[in-house]
Amino acid sequence: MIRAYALTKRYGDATVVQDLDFTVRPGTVTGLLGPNGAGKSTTMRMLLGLDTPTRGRSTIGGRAYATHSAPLTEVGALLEARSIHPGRTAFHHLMALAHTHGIPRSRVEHVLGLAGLNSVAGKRVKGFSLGMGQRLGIAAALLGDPAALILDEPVNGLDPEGVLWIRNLLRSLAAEGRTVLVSSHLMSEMALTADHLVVIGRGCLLADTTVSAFTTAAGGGSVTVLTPRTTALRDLLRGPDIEITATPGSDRLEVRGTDAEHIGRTAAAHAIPLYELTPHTASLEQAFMDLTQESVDYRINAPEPTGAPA
Ligand SMILES: Nc1ncnc2c1ncn2[C@@H]1O[C@H](COP(=O)(O)OP(=O)(O)OP(=O)(O)O)[C@@H](O)[C@H]1O
Repeated sequence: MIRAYALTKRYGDATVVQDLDFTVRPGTVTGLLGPNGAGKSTTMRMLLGLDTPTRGRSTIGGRAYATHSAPLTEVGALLEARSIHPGRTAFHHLMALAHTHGIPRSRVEHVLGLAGLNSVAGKRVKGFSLGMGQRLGIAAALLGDPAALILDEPVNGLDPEGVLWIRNLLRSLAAEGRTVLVSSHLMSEMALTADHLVVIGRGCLLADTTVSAFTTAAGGGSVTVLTPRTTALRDLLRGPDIEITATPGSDRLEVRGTDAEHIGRTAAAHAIPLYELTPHTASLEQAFMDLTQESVDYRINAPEPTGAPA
């Protein structure tokens, strides 16, 4: 279990992580999701004792990271900025790490296999592609057979096969009962990998929810209805959670809070003709963008139309 209690980080006047409270449970993949600059890496660095929180605290397995005597066996980490000796081979890099914790050579060989690096184990790391470097970082994270994993943007640089590999790996690690926290700025990827989501924007907690609850909420789009009897249908559909917008002078209704099936059945039961019944579901990516819109640090602005005043 990983827990954050009012975790806060300030750099000068800027608060980059603010009062984050969340729990990452064993047996699940939890996605730490947010746009670029939201504070995901800073949060992970604080969980791993690499940045000192300005306020608040965090625990892994019930204790602060710094108090673990053999951290590699408690928590495996993959951070964005890695320092790997470029002249070392993948095998020697992992062996050097293994020596610090008394981990046997057989485990090094095992994680090289898990990461799909057997054929390049003897190659110097400086010749590695970004994707191979990511795989090596993941092999290092798994080296101590840890109960918890913290991975910062692990799919960065991976090809489609690599993305699928990491997705299956994370799910199988969680199925073994491990605690898995993985960051991403891609909602679509997290929707396929994670069970639970902790969404942050500008360092603040925006959502702490299951992926299925997020998906259901995202699916709560509107339904367009065209009928010559708008008033009658509107009266029949009226309800406490139902919002209906009519366009004056037209046959169009926009209905929120119920689905097309209910609208169609209600209309049929009262012999109300429908010309159109179109559900609009928000995509997960759109729901994520809507949630984080206010908190995007680096927005790409559309170019000014030509002739606009300077
Ligand atoms: N050492 C530092 N000094 C000052 N500001 C920092 C430092 N580290 C991070 N920041 C700022 O903190 C904010 C959060 O950065 P962080 O890297 O945690 O975000 P992120 O969500 O991981 O972003 P990305 O998806 O781009 O990796 C950013 O505005 C960043 O510029």
